[in-house]
Amino acid sequence: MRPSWFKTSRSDLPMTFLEKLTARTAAVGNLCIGLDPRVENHHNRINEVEDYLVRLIEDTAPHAAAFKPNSAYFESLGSEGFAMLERTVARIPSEIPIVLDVKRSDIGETQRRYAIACFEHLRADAVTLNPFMGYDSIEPFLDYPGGKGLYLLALTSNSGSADFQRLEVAGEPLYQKVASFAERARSQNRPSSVGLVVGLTNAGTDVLERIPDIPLLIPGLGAQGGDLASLASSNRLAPNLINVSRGIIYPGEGKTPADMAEHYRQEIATALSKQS
Ligand SMILES: O=C(O)c1cc(=O)[nH]c(=O)n1[C@@H]1O[C@H](COP(=O)(O)O)[C@@H](O)[C@H]1O
Repeated sequence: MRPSWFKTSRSDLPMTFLEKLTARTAAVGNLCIGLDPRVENHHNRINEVEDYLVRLIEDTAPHAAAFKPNSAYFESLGSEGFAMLERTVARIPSEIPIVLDVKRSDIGETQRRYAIACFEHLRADAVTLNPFMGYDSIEPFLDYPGGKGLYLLALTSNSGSADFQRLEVAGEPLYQKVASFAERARSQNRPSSVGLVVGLTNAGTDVLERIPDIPLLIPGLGAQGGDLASLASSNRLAPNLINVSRGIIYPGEGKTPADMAEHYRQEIATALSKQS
């Protein structure tokens, strides 16, 4: 029997995000490769950035459960950067889900436009959203046809996550209220599936045990110093993604992105195999 987070879809329809992700994590593990190119590392030349990304996608794809381009690194380059993002996502093999990191938030009417940008122009299978404006603000993404994935910021990896996200609100931490959005959407059988962003730097047992079995996007491994041991103590059934950006795309001396992707993929597999 399919687990409860798994959306059913008709066999004549293309795969939903969760179906794609489930197939991919079963095949290669749980590593998400973040595409956050720094133009200054490429002689400030956009064409060099693009060539680098195309090669990187080819070389690291065998290790990638998903790719996560962060739009800031493309948008900051202006219209050429946006065009490069469109071309870059088109190079990602269709069996590997694209998680577009845009952290959008706005009134519903405006979010409908953001959703079109993400899902039509940028071919995203899933996006990151900021839930601060409430449930109605995520509804245009929830109702987008095609079985998309939405990752809501719940407990982020930065130190400022304590400012709001851990505050007790009506008897529970605010991040748990975000988790309740995921459960609400599931119970309403909305077209999109909802997951949560939980930074690895914050992913202790105390947190994971409070969050029901919802797919997680977990950034913070590598440059931010998150510790995979924190995942070992909880047994999670949903397909989780653990993201590494800088640690793979800009590896240290003598290493290639493919070496680092293989390294992190193994490290994640070892850590997850210790889950209780
Ligand atoms: O939503 C995210 O992906 C995200 C959430 C969060 O809490 N922390 C976080 O670092 N991220 C993103 O994950 C990536 C982390 O990059 P590295 O620190 O280079 O691995 C960046 O694209 C961040 O914007």
